[in-house]
Amino acid sequence: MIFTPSAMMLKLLYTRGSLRNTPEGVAFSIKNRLDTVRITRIEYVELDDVRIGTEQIALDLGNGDVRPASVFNAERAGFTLPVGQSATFHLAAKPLPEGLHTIRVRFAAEPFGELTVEVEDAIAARPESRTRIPRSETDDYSEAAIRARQQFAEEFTGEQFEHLKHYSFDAHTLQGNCEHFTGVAQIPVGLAGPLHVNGEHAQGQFLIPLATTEGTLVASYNRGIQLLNLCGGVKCTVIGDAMQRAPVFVFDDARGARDFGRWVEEAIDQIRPEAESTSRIAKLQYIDTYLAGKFAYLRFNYSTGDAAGQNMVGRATFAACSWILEHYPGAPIRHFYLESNFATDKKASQVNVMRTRGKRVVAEAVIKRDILQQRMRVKPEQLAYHGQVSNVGAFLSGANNNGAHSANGITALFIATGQDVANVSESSAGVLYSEITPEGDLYISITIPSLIVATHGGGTGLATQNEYLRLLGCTGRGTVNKLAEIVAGVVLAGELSLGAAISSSDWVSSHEQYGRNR
Ligand SMILES: CC(C)(COP(=O)([O-])OP(=O)([O-])OC[C@H]1O[C@@H](n2cnc3c(N)ncnc32)[C@H](O)[C@@H]1OP(=O)([O-])[O-])[C@@H](O)C(=O)NCCC(=O)NCCSC(=O)C[C@@](C)(O)CC(=O)[O-]
Ligand SMILES: NC(=O)C1=CN([C@@H]2O[C@H](COP(=O)(O)OP(=O)(O)OC[C@H]3O[C@@H](n4cnc5c(N)ncnc54)[C@H](OP(=O)(O)O)[C@@H]3O)[C@@H](O)[C@H]2O)C=CC1
Repeated sequence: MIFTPSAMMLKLLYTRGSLRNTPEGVAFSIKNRLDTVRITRIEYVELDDVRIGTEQIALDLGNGDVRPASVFNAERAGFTLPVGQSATFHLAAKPLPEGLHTIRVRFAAEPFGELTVEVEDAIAARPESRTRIPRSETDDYSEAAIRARQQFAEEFTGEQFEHLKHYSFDAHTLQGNCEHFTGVAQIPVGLAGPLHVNGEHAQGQFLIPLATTEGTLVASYNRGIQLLNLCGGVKCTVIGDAMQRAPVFVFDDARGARDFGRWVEEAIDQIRPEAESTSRIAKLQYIDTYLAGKFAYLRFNYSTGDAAGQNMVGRATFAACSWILEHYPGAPIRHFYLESNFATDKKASQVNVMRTRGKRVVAEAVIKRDILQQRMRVKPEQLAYHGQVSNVGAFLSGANNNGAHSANGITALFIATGQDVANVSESSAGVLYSEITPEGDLYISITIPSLIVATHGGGTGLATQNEYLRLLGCTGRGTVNKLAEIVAGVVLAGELSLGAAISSSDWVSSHEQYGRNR
């Protein structure tokens, strides 16, 4: 199924600030910011309601491919404009005076049919020459482009750089991951484990790669892992899975927003195929509606296969909203934004904790009394009591986690395995619980309600990152829940180790031994 971009969305094609006078007339640029299209015909351009015919229009598609629109139409061959590619319209027209102008472009595109882009842009005095990082239009990942940026950085700062230039992979593999690539930051990786995981997806022993510069961290996780192993391993379970994008629709009043929310609920079976038409993998599960004032916030929830899914759900929700904007029969929609800060991506939030974002995963273990005392120098009662006192601290401080440091293990694993590290913001939320069993042992669990992990897409295919995923046995289809379970197990190991160090008062001394660079 194909979505038709609304007039509001078509404006995104126009490159603001691109309107300019040229020696031959007037020029402006478009850039495909929507979806790959095939442009089959240019009908006309209007500048301030003055129509410019196809014989006065030339299209510059880059790389010296310039075609008069009349020839282009006669050839009927069309051209494909992939996402991210620009085209410049050159018009044989009188130069425009400084100030605001209206531009209307009418063209035909497959698979949409006839479309009109209507925008306003200004002819402005050209900005002064400015410092510009070198960029190659033809191949920005070539050796020459990278060297030019390294040299630029050295000249700009007056410093010489040695290590950031050394890497072992083809820089072209970074396309889709990093613009203006200039070099690498080498993060040391320490191994912990092997961790014994009793998951539904991860079963057996796993070596844990921890990318960190915090001394003591690997030692601490390693210690916690040994403790878990001595007690039979860690039981891990994925109990929820959803990735969100949360658009907002603005109405004239609260009733408009309320009625829209009801309509969305009824129209879900029509909205779903629109969203899912954009991906082989993304599946729209449900839409939550939250109302406030004249605003209707929709929280679209998807399953996204082995990918974290932020790009997938953005694209899918964009298509769904495009359909909604065209088909909603009720009160006029005054504004629409694809994201309303309700997703909530890369931010700690209560809605993530309550409604799940990414994977909701639990790690549990029963730690034997004598093993805890021998290995960690604390009794179960001491750890459980310390947990209660910490709960009050977490409550008072408003933290998103009543445990000690799940962000440490999560960040170190994220860096090693190519996850988007900014997602530690929501992935760091945690609910730690412990109790003494009738046998006098310690039952302990951690729930991570918004763990954003992937084994496909994002940075997971990059050279070292993919090797660390292979170390964990987490490459290939259907491996993302396995990774989620391993991460949860590692987090629980860290809670036990640091919790014990704080309870037994050897936390500071351990950092003095392992973690200082005075
Ligand atoms: C992608 C652009 C910049 C295109 O922007 P554009 O205006 O379509 O592109 P342009 O070709 O006209 O270039 C404009 C300028 O962009 C820069 N630029 C352009 N291309 C390059 C490049 N290859 N390498 C380096 N710089 C580049 C460069 O400064 C350039 O100026 P110039 O130097 O040419 O005079 C724009 O569309 C954009 O900024 N989009 C927003 C993307 C973004 O911020 N994503 C953040 C990730 S989303 C997220 O993580 C969190 C979120 C959103 O989920 C949180 C939430 O839920 O709220
Ligand atoms: N756009 C945004 O707002 C944000 C983007 N990000 C970035 O988004 C990236 C993550 O986006 P994400 O959508 O996960 O990844 P990608 O954008 O890398 O897309 C992954 C694609 O891989 C394809 N695919 C093939 N096999 C599988 C499989 N087994 N499971 C899942 N997908 C598969 C799917 O294609 P198809 O859909 O065509 O079937 C899917 O869309 C990260 O790099 C992150 O930094 C982060 C935050 C916000």
